Amino acid sequence: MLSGLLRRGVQPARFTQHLGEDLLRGAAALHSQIRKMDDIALDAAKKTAARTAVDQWVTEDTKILGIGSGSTVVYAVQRIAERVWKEGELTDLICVPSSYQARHLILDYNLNLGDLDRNPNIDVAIDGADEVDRHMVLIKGGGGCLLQEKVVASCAKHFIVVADYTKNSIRLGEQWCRGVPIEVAPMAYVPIKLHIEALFGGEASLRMAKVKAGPIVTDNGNFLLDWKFIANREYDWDEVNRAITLIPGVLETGLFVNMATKCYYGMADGKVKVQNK
Ligand SMILES: O=C(CO)[C@H](O)[C@H](O)COP(=O)(O)O
Repeated sequence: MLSGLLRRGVQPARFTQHLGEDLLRGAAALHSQIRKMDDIALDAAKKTAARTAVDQWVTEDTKILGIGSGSTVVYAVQRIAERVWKEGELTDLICVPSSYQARHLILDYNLNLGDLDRNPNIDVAIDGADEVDRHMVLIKGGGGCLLQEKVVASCAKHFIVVADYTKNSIRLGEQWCRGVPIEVAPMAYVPIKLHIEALFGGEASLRMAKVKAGPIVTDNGNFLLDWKFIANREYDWDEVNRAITLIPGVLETGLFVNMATKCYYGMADGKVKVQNK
């Protein structure tokens, strides 16, 4: 490249500029290549975790299955569909969705769609998470579906979490930096924001839509606050969850405390790590 530029008679100042531009382009290409490789590894990890959890938890005794939301759950639904349509198993299984996304997945894969009116007693619910700490406290709601996800999980005898290896932390906030999602009544978001900040510090901000003007509106017609708590502060998440839930206008928090039965993590080496309570 250097000799090419010299041959073309490029002046030294221009030459340095070309060199800088080339280096920047090279670094950007390398960065995007590394990101693509990371995404492939993460997808493989999600898939392994989801398929393993389905095979261990969804049996012929499972009559009602809760279906969570997010990208990892897609692999769980694919595995269930494979067992129903290729392996001729689980033909009577009823799937209860936790969001529009989950409902569409169930319909797309031609599985039996249920609801909590007819199927309030769920045998097993499978869902993803944004972060899981050492006590199996979860942050959920990165995809904005926390309210229905929590209701479905609360109706399940066993709540199984599926995730890739980046979701596993000692303390919340180590990996997931977008805060705790909180679903709120639209007219109350400012007082709720101020209330949470006064109680527990940090900053709560209204989640804005990317391809729509204004805030995100959830499946239930509400707004979302993302509360960035103070990193490295030792919070009692059960207490925090209860206190925030009591603020008028709060519908639900993305803190899932004492709910998960087991977490399955797909690891970078292709293995699956299981976390127990
Ligand atoms: O809570 C959720 C959506 O509200 C998802 O389960 C969570 O965001 C994890 O998603 P993914 O599997 O895509 O990482």
